[in-house]
Amino acid sequence: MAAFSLFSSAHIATKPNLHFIKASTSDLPKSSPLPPSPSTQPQQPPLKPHHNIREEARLHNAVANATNHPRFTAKYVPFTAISDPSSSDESYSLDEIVYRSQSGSLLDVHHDMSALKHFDGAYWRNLFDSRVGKTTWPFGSGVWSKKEWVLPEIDDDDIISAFEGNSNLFWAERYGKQFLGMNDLWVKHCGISHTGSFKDLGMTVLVSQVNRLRKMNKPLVGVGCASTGDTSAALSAYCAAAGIPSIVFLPANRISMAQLVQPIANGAFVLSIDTDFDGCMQLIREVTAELPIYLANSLNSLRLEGQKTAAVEIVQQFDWEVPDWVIVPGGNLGNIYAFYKGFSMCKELGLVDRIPRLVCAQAANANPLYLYYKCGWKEFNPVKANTTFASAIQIGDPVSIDRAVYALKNSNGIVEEATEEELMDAMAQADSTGMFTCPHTGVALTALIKLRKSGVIGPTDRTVVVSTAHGLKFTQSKIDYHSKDIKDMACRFANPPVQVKADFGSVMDVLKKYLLSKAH
Ligand SMILES: Cc1ncc(COP(=O)(O)O)c(C=O)c1O
Ligand SMILES: N[C@@H](CCOP(=O)(O)O)C(=O)O
Repeated sequence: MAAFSLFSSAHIATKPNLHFIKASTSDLPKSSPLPPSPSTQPQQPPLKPHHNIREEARLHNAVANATNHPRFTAKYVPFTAISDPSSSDESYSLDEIVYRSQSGSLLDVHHDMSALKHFDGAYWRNLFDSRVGKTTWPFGSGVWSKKEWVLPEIDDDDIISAFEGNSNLFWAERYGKQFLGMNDLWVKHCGISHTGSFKDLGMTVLVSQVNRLRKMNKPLVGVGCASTGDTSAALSAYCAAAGIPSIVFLPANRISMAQLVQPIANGAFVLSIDTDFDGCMQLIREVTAELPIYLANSLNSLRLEGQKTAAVEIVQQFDWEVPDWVIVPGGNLGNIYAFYKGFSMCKELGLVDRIPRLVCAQAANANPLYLYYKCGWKEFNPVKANTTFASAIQIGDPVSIDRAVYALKNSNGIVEEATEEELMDAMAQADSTGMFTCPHTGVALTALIKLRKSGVIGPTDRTVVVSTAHGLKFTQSKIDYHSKDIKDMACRFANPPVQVKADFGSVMDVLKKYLLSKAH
């Protein structure tokens, strides 16, 4: 990859912040992993001071398994059968290595809902609330705190977690009021995570399952993905934590430098391929069909089980109230379905009484879902994705198109698009109110701006914009914008540094001018 030789110390000045969990006596859990239960709560064994958190989990589980809690299970079913699982007798154990149904459709992880319904909504709300903010293994993770809904049968010992999830949902007070006349606008910052994007949520699940499969002696030498930068970062980090080889296919010169260095630093086998993401995706599918490499893209429905927990977190963070709108940027389109699935499970299991309306936002330069929506879902045509600052969603042939359509149709959803200028302006305006957003969040914000202008989203509607990655991964786009260095773009909100001579008078002159411009 040509860009690699351009590395300088300035490019890699920040240290990765990976806190993979290690045993420590100070980490001893202060709470039980078991919830207050409708059945009699078993006595917990006394804690021994030298246990680490995995050992504690083993002890607690031995007790839990001895009770008559119903057994929660999950299996793969064809995606075409999700509305009515009894319409198909095709299903697969999650311990099988299978990505598609016999007819070639996507798969979905289907949970035994009748077992989960053995408990009411209040039970699940209390259970999930009881696990927030703890170090108890594995429930300190926002994903694994919902383990019964994610991978109920995995042994806690097989889980590879960086205690991902539990990302902050913050009130975008000034941005909402100043730019949108809104008083109830929120940002779910999934980019505040170990590898800087929401992909950690799904990857902890997938890599944990691979860890289990390898312990079962399944023929898996490594795990591979095609990536626009974030999936590869998450895959390589979780595989490195597990000691499993990871292989990543990256479209050459189409991902940011920060994203490129992530799998390199985490020891992945990185292939920089002279094609776009869709080309890499095609190649990884062919390769994983031939070699003992497990496919880690969201075509693999395991990933979505982790990603859906962000939806559960949102209603949990609102004290189990449902927002009116949730806006998600879309590329390969697994995430929009994951959000739908998370909200739907909350409704079906009685935690909430409705689901929000979903908006999927695409870059106009990579907008196959938008075009499909605009023609009334008549005909889907993949597109050749053009270059976009929202490079992680530069995808023209999304693998989860059917999942996305299902999610949008069942949530009275909307699809919007953002031009390059719109997404960069939205990102800059959001940043000017104290955020540091990624361009994909700029795409979602643009959708919000458009829906506010048209009156579809009202001023008091409770709205959540999902910020999918950390802005620090995409600093070059901000540098270009604030340098006004983008062809055919006005960069209206650029804030370039002022060059000034190193003398008191010159500094005073520019400061006075600045202060006058700010005086009311
Ligand atoms: C930062 C970021 N935002 C949004 C997306 C879109 O998610 P999805 O591919 O699940 O639609 C991706 C990846 O595609 C991403 O990396
Ligand atoms: N943005 C993604 C694209 C691949 O999506 P996936 O969810 O199918 O892995 C990336 O970061 O690679």
